[in-house]
Amino acid sequence: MSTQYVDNFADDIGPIKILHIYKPKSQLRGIVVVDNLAMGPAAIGGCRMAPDVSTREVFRLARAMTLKNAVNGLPYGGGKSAIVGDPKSDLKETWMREFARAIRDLKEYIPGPDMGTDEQCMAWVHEEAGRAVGLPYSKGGLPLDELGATGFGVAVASDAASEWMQLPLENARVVIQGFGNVGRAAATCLLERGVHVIAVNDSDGGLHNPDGLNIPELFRWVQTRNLNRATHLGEPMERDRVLEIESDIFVPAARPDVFTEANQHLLKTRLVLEGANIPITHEAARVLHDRGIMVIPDIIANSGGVICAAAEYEGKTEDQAFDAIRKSVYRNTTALLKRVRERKQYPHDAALQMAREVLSKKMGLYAST
Ligand SMILES: NC(=O)c1ccc[n+]([C@@H]2O[C@H](COP(=O)([O-])OP(=O)(O)OC[C@H]3O[C@@H](n4cnc5c(N)ncnc54)[C@H](O)[C@@H]3O)[C@@H](O)[C@H]2O)c1
Repeated sequence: MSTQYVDNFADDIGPIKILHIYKPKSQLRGIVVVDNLAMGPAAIGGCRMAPDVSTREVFRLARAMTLKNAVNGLPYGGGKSAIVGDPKSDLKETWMREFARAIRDLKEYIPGPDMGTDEQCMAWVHEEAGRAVGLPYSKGGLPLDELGATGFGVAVASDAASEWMQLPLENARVVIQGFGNVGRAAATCLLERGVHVIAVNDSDGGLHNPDGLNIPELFRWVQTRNLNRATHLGEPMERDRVLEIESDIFVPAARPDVFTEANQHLLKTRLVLEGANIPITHEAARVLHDRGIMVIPDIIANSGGVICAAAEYEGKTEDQAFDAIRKSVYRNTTALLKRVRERKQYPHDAALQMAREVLSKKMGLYAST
């Protein structure tokens, strides 16, 4: 019997389980990776819906969850899942429900929302599988996307980084890739700190206004219309041109591997807050650091979502969840920046080491980078 997939990824952390699901009638294709369960008996991680998602991507995202849960001291392992399909498909509910039924007995994995899925999707999953986080209020949940938990955490990371780097947030120019749950909430929370969000994009195109976009108005606009048709708010542009606009803070809040070694030279900013998971390859992040760009890695900057999900699972209140996000993201961002400065480490190496120190103790291994 071949263990090809596990062998492709196996190391001293995981993954401990990879599941592929296929339903011929609806053409559901699902992937679940449970990476590591040292922190707790079940893994919390989002369920992504995207047409091009791969097992490798899900494994990398599951690993990010292992490290994120560890660095935040959450008593949950790391896992992730995906449904291969267009989130705008009419089959979305069918796929979510079938996927949920297929993982009903995989009790060591607790799904949450991710790119292409939302609170409604989690309500369907909960009805079928009996568990999910990021549920709507009506199901007794703390709807982490509606509450903007991840974007809130991204802004908290900016507070810590701004103090450490002496980068004032007042009037700082911010560019955001992705205007979904994370991008919108990050924009809203950063606006409260006095920044100008000068450019955003989504999968269809981008919008630029050097004086700052009217984000609440843009938010209303995208409820019914395309972002880059809002010509009264800014100048429309090709989607990826947004990545080249000079800024003080860049927030990737969409896809993996947006910047690699091949295109990192396009990024002209001072601070990157990784709202998305794995948006910059480690190699590219090192080059960016050498170019003087500080990157706050995903496992620290975007942990607001999973901290909120964990709080929901434990029956805590919204205030308790946001208090936990504020404390954890601020503490970790500051600790990371201290390591980067004092130990001359690259930020991703420092974040990995911080997570591994926690994980290694739980696994009975020695910490290593
Ligand atoms: N939702 C959370 O709480 C949470 C928590 C941690 C990390 N994340 C990560 O943040 C990222 C975004 O998640 P989300 O929940 O906001 O998803 P979402 O589906 O709500 O929004 C994604 C946004 O990205 C846009 N997009 C897709 N492809 C794009 C491209 N090539 N260029 C520009 N924009 C593109 C979409 O149009 C949409 O606006 C993902 O990497 C996800 O894993 C999400």
